[in-house]
Amino acid sequence: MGGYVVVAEELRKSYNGFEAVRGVSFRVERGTVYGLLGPNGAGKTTTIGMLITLIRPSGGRALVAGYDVLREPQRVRERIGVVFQEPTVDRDLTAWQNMLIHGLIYGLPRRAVEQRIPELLELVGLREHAHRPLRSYSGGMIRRLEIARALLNEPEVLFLDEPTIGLDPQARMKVWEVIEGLRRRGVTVFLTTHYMDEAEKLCDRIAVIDHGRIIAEGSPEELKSLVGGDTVYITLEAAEAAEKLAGLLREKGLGESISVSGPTVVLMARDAPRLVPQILDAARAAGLEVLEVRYTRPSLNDVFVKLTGRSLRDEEGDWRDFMRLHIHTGRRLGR
Ligand SMILES: Nc1ncnc2c1ncn2[C@@H]1O[C@H](COP(=O)(O)OP(=O)(O)OP(=O)(O)O)[C@@H](O)[C@H]1O
Repeated sequence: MGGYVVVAEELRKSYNGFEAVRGVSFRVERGTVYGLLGPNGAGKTTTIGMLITLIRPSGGRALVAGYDVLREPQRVRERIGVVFQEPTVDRDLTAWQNMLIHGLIYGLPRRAVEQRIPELLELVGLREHAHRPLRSYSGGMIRRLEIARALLNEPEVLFLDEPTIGLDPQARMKVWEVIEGLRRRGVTVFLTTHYMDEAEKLCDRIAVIDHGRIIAEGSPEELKSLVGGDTVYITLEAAEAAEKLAGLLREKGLGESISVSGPTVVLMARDAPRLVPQILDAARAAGLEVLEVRYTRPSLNDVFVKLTGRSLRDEEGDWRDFMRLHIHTGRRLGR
């Protein structure tokens, strides 16, 4: 399987006739961060559940760390780390104790676990809180502890199901920093998310999933180029100069849908960073002074809208996350 740590081929899952996952295929290269991006209910948790051997696929196959999830689940489990959506820590114990117990349950030698704990807590920025009971931890600290804990067995791939769900913006950023640190160290990460900014910031490649199907796959840049490109705004001294530049660009075939709005030329570009210098050269050669150049790149939400006609941003979903998380963890609302 070469450099691929996860290979899914036509994976399927039906729950009593309802097809939650309808034949998804993807490959995750070693040392990369791979994201499954989609709205609530798209089938992300079910897909990750099949990869980590907790959900039995109804069809297709998956290899994780070189082992078939159906035929050799134990070997898969030994080679992966997992962080679930809902915390699975013991809040009466300290971070250190939670790590130690997890390592021992995993069958790792006590000495090796004790050696690794400080380094892993350092990695997630919790070393100085090692001996505090988790009761005093924030949600973000617990999530980071769970990431450290999932790394104890030096997994070939770390699975994170919605790693920042329910966290406040600052706590999310800290989790992002941890994931970026893992990527720099060459740890392979597979994550699910319904946050576009998260997928865009963290992932080398993204599979966009909707209604149990992958509707697009690629690097964030490749996905955004599906939308048709960037919008470039070039502002000159006056409308007359803008008209002149627009004519010139049309002649030279630089950009598409070229129009003029006051002193500004507006055009579409497949790849603005490459086109802009050519536009500036053309303007300079014609003796036109450019005062300002701006461009906007499409977002992953634009990609989702283009592919499905719906927006990925859905406030109701966020409210549902909040409710679900608090109900699951037994925490009181408002805390
Ligand atoms: N055990 C189950 N029995 C029946 N239906 C299920 C079960 N688990 C999930 N589903 C349904 O399968 C679909 C996909 O669920 P899944 O949890 O995989 O989605 P998701 O993309 O992870 O969304 P979320 O982040 O909200 O969990 C949903 O429609 C869900 O209601």
